[in-house]
Amino acid sequence: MKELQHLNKYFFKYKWQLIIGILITIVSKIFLLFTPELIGSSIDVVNDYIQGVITDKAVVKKELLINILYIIGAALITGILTFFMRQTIINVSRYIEFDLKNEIYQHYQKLSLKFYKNNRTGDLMNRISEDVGRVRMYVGPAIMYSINTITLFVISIGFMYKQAPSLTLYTIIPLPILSFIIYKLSKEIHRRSTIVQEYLSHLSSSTQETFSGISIIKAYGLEDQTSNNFNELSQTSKQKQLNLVKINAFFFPMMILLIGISNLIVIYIGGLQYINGEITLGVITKFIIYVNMLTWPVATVGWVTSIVQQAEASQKRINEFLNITPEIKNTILEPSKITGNIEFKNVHFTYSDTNIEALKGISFILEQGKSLAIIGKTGSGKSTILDLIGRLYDIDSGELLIDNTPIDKLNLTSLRDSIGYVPQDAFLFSDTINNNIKFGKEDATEDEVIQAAKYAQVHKNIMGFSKGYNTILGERGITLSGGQKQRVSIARAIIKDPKILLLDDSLSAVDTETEEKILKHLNNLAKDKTTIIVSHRVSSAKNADKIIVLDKGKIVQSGSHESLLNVDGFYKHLYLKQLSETSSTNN
Ligand SMILES: Nc1ncnc2c1ncn2[C@@H]1O[C@H](COP(=O)(O)OP(=O)(O)OP(=O)(O)O)[C@@H](O)[C@H]1O
Repeated sequence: MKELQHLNKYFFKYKWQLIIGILITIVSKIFLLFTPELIGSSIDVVNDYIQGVITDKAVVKKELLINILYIIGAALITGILTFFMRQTIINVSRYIEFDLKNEIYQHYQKLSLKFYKNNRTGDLMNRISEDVGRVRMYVGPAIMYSINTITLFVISIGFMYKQAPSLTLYTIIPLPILSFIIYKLSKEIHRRSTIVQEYLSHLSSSTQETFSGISIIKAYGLEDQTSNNFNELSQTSKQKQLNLVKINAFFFPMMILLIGISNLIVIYIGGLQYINGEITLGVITKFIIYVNMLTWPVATVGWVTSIVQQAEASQKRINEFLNITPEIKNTILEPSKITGNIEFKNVHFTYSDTNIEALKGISFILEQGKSLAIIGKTGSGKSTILDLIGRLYDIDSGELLIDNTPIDKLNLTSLRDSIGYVPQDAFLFSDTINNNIKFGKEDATEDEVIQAAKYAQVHKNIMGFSKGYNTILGERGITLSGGQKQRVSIARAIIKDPKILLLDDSLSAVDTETEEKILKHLNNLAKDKTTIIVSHRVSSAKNADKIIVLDKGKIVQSGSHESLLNVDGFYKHLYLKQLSETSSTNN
């Protein structure tokens, strides 16, 4: 139960609804127990008339009528109270489920990229949906049924014991056995259903992967192989499902068997006691109703135990993630004003999961409003520099200063608000183009969206779609070309009007002519912005105020386009190579 203590704060938050729910449950069970008493006394009245103890038929009729009215009244009140019992306790379980999901979601958002690299998306989804669902069963049904059982058990055993002590003891003998068997069955059901869940989750993540990569599968003609894999996995999954169904099938027969045994005991022992004149016929009737009434609550003891165990295991998995402290912490609460001076002083950075030292002593100064181009071979550390500026990772050593302040001494939200970042793989949401651009500035007007799209040279393409800016992208909509995606992504960054603009190889999929136009607009727009352009192309870099060339995490060249062309090095070779490629394509 240690893990489930995490939920105590929520129980406290909803204490009043819970207390009212518990009281309603107790009262509703008291009313429920009127019925066997009234039926028992009705039988006794009829028996007394048969035995000649009562001679007036009218008295019997009146007694029966009153009892029937009471039974109807008690049933109505029980029904109404049961409704309110569910409306309070089950509602609280839904509120807590909602709060817990939000807590996990908020926490996920604070966690670093490393966390997302180390954990599969399917696992994150499972913990926020399946596991929270199991925890809810503890918060709602488990608590409700426990109160139900305790109240019913205490009151009815009290009633029964008062009327026939020895018969009560005989009658309840099978109940703990029933409870124990149900517990064992529930545990086994849980074990098997966990296996089934694992297979289902395998099946869905592998299917999702297959369909996400369907173009590769088709291109390599791997359809048969993937269907075989799917078939194998779903066969095993089916077998596990059948195992679960088998054990489930034991549940009700087991209950019926044990209720039957209790009923037989009541009839046999009760019958003997009746013959001996120890009890009345009405008592036997009441006992049979009590036994049937108690069976389900007693069975739920086993069921609830297993639910609590499952909830404990699920909450443990949830706590594992909730206890991870975000690596990137925002220690400065008041907003920071950011103008955009960037300085790297001998910065070193190693990715802890791969141990790759991506940056080895990087130093440069980029004044506010200036532009920097970073050129270098693949894997040389270009994107890492941008990630460090956005504080997606913290540096290992050296200093990273923004406006002469160490980056971790700035308010994280202010920092990220002041950055417009266009990633290498432009990611667009399954939403309209308009909303995808507005993602950079939620309250942007239609004109601002169009202007940003014009600057990013994508307006004409968008107007070519029949629904224009309302065209839906992604799975439900159209797929944009690589270059179009990059340009929508650039428009998203432009609309934000950031102090710092980071473009990570974001023009790689557009032709050089469009690239030229975009860069011209960016140049005009970026007058007061600090801009960093990462690129493999000299054409993207040549107009920058400063260019640095990276190789294996180190700056190997730096200067302006002209100065770098005067030196025999990577930049000049790349320039000449790309120049000859352009002239050969033009010829
Ligand atoms: N998230 C990550 N976790 C672990 N290692 C990483 C991660 N991202 C990059 N690396 C490694 O760090 C090194 C630098 O990568 P980086 O992405 O900065 O290079 P790049 O110059 O931007 O490459 P490209 O031009 O191919 O985008 C590479 O060796 C890469 O494998």
